[in-house]
Amino acid sequence: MSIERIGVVGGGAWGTALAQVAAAGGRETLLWAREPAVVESINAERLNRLFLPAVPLSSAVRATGELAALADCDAVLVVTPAQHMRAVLAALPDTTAPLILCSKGIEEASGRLLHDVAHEVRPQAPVAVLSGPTFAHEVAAGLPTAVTLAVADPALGATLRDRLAVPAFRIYLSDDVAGAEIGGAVKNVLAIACGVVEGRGLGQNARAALIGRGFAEMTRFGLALGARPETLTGLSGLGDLVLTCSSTSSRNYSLGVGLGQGRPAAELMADRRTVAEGAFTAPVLKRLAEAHGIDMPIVAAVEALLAGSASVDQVLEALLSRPPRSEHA
Ligand SMILES: NC(=O)C1=CN([C@@H]2O[C@H](COP(=O)(O)OP(=O)(O)OC[C@H]3O[C@@H](n4cnc5c(N)ncnc54)[C@H](OP(=O)(O)O)[C@@H]3O)[C@@H](O)[C@H]2O)C=CC1
Ligand SMILES: O=C(CO)COP(=O)(O)O
Repeated sequence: MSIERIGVVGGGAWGTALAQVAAAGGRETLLWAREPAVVESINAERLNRLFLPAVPLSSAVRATGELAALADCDAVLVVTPAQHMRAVLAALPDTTAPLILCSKGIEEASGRLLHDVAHEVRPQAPVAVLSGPTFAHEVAAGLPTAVTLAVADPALGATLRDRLAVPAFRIYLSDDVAGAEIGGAVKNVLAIACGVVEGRGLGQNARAALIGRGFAEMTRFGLALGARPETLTGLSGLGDLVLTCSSTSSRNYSLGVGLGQGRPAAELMADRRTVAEGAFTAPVLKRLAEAHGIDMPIVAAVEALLAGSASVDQVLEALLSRPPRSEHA
């Protein structure tokens, strides 16, 4: 299979950074963005002024507002917010090109992982998941980064890796598609919790405790849904959890900082044009955990804060008054 033309669906920070990576690897890269202003600024100024203004883009990245223009692409990176993925996949031109899902979340209405959504909407297309610790602005600037590319067919995985990897963007292959997706979705919710710790001034011990106990929640949930343990301890799980739970470069962590400072979730969400996926993942993750009988108290606390049904002090009190238990139960 020859991959020369790469399509990118989604002109946010991450879609733009990935387009830059694909172009750096010598591929002709066509990026679809919904907003005409994004298309215009990329084509006219080689900048995505709305979502990634600091990084000059390669001349091999072209932008379009027409999804039909992606019909000839040999592979398509799908990078829209999780809740819009179904609609965007349905609107893609008829193609059997592999779809590489790069978004992090769970579809709220159906409770389905994104690769399940993609299989349902585009049954003819092979589906891969790209995930890991990857702040878009660092990737776009060419700083060293490592990711997991999960796909059931190892030959396709190797082809995609060889076409997308550049020395500073290192791709590790896996066939654990669900595992790679679960880590990325769950860590966003946990990053909100860690931001709350920062915003409320609860200290670095508390943040480390949340990362450790949050990882226990991610592991319980992942294993119940068929993820492999080594995926959860890898780049797309623990690796991304550590990154996102320790930096205000994370939108999810920053949202948590605001919540920890006592600002209402609705106000914080209205203030931002960039996506904090954990806010959409938390309610569906809590619902799925309850449906599977999985204990996820930190996820439940984040959901309550976002819904406005509990204050920071109330969720803190609830977490700290849980009965003692074995660390590994
Ligand atoms: N930013 C990062 O560092 C990383 C992000 N991700 C994941 O990538 C995904 C995209 O995030 P990111 O690129 O940061 O997003 P941004 O917050 O930078 O941008 C928002 C994106 O959402 C798109 N959008 C908004 N509404 C719609 C809609 N109705 N239909 C289709 N697209 C819509 C915008 O398109 P338009 O420009 O056309 O308005 C834009 O591409 C998320 O799931 C995120 O978790 C993963 C790894 C790293
Ligand atoms: O997924 C990311 C880093 O891997 C980006 O995190 P945020 O969406 O919280 O900014």
